[in-house]
Amino acid sequence: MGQQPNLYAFSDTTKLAKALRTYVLRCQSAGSDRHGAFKVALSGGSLPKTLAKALLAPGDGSPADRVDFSKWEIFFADERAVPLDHPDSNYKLLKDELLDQIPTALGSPTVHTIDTQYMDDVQEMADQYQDALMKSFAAKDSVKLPIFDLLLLGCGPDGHTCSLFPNHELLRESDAWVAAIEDSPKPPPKRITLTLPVVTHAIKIAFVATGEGKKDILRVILDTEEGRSLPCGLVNEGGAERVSWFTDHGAVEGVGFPRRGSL
Ligand SMILES: O=C(O)[C@H](O)[C@@H](O)[C@H](O)[C@H](O)COP(=O)(O)O
Repeated sequence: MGQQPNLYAFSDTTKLAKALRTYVLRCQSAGSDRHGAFKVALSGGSLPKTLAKALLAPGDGSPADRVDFSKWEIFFADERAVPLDHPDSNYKLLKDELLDQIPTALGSPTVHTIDTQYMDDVQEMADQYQDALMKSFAAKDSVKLPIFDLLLLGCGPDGHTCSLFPNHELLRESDAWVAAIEDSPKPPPKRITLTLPVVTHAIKIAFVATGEGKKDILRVILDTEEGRSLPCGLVNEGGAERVSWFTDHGAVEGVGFPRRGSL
């Protein structure tokens, strides 16, 4: 048996969002202490909505509960090769759900979008995005891989995460930080994604998966040997120190994997 992640299951998304807030703000504080910034990468899908619910809720006023977006440097764990105002854009999704709703008092984050002038050349787009990561990380982490303070990821019905799909050759990419994919089984087909080594090097990784639609794949990922080789399963090898799943009761119905009571 390899490493096992933490599994949290909440009765509703409000409780999940509250716990996610606590978790993210602990990571914000650790990142600030570590290098004066909070470097985070986010997926698309349902995640931005849940994140907005977590972060835009009124806090309890304590210093530990203070969202300070001025410290945030946001990258996309994966992004679709579409204009930034296109309905398929993960940036647009994040902008609509979160960025445009941030009250001035919480500061404003730095957001790294894809360079849309390379729309017709996804490999070039991936290379440009990797350059942006290198600029951001190289000064402080002279290592072979960027070390994000936090990755906030979704989980697809086939066990994909970011735009890393089961049995896809991209799972074997070991050099690039950011890769291009032109045959994504989930539309749209052209995307860029963080590669598996970058994902697994993050200090903390949180999956957010809610609703009954996730229960079949969560059972496979968490309860079966087969699930360990799916993209989400490969990330889970980071173990409890690194990887946590934020789910609701619908998503873990029938899942035997042990749940943790509190953060
Ligand atoms: O751009 C994308 O397609 C996403 O980044 C993708 O990896 C997503 O996170 C999962 O498909 C889960 O999506 P849901 O949360 O909507 O189920």
